[in-house]
Amino acid sequence: MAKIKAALLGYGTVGQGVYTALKTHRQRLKGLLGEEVEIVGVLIKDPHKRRDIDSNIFITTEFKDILKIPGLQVIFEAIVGEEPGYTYLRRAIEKGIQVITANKVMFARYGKELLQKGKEYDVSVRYEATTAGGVPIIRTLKQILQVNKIERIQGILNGTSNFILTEMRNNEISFDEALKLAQRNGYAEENPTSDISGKDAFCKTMILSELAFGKQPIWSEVELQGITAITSEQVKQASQRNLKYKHIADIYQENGDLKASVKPILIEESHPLYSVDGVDNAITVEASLLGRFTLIGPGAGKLPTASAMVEDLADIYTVKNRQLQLSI
Ligand SMILES: NC(=O)C1=CN([C@@H]2O[C@H](COP(=O)(O)OP(=O)(O)OC[C@H]3O[C@@H](n4cnc5c(N)ncnc54)[C@H](OP(=O)(O)O)[C@@H]3O)[C@@H](O)[C@H]2O)C=CC1
Ligand SMILES: N[C@@H](CC=O)C(=O)O
Repeated sequence: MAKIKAALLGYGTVGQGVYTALKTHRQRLKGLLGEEVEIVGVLIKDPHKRRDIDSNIFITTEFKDILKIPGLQVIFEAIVGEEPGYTYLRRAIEKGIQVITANKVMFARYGKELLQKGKEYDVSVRYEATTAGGVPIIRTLKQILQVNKIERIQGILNGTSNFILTEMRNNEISFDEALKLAQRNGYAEENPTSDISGKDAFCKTMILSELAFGKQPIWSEVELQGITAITSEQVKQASQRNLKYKHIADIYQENGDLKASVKPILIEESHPLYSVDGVDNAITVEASLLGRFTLIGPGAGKLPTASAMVEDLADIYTVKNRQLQLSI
């Protein structure tokens, strides 16, 4: 029986999540797609780390060897930073390989180019996992965008920051302790500075902006602040007044210009994001016909992120299968 051959770029929290999800949901995927999905190669950086990967799977530190795998159809990218992720995915698209990425740092900068390249080569480029972990905000916006005009997006887009602020408030632990817990749970980035400085949420904000408004604000003009200046004492005092610190991204149009900020805000109980705690992310969208709605769910972690990537895979192949049936 034919199989969909896939490779993983990266075998950290997310890569392992995709590997696990494809194994545990093998039968469901086979039923849905009519073919089994088989991981045939894994790209990593450190060849000396011990890995729990089936012995028949090809493991390499060389991307060119991944591209040489005969019949490779899909790449799941879960490595870190703008490069080499961008170059790898560009080359994959040029070879006609479908790409699914979780790498928001790379996609905020190069998403537009990759989507364009995907069109040129008739290849799908999917990026649900780049923004808000498992929360299906990208596909939701794509659907709504067909007729509605998006007017504003506000969201909690970093699971690590929300987890830290929640732990500091509910369990009265220190910032550093809460960060360690977030790292242990696989929520934080390899370098957690990008989580707590707001850079991670900034990248996700730019990805949403490109999708919802067709453009990004000038990066240097976005007000950007992380959560590092918030002390335990401030969290405690806010809590006594029934207020909460939340790290919130905001994008909206003003007089034809796109405005955005990514910063901590003190909010009261009536705010739609007040009850979003722990690693959860939430995105409130204001749309011209629909009005306001909010999506909430796990914003980081192994399986929620893998869920987004595997759903992207299912989407690519169910659409392909439908096109095939129509052409017969
Ligand atoms: N963790 C999460 O909850 C989420 C993460 N993401 C994004 O997914 C991506 C992966 O995150 P995560 O799994 O947490 O990160 P990890 O640090 O846990 O894993 C990164 C993996 O990428 C590999 N890697 C890094 N650089 C290279 C390179 N240049 N060449 C080959 N392999 C490389 C590492 O190899 P080695 O094992 O050899 O070190 C490792 O296997 C990131 O872009 C992140 O922003 C998106 C949504 C959620
Ligand atoms: N480090 C990120 C992971 C998901 O994108 C976060 O904490 O939100």
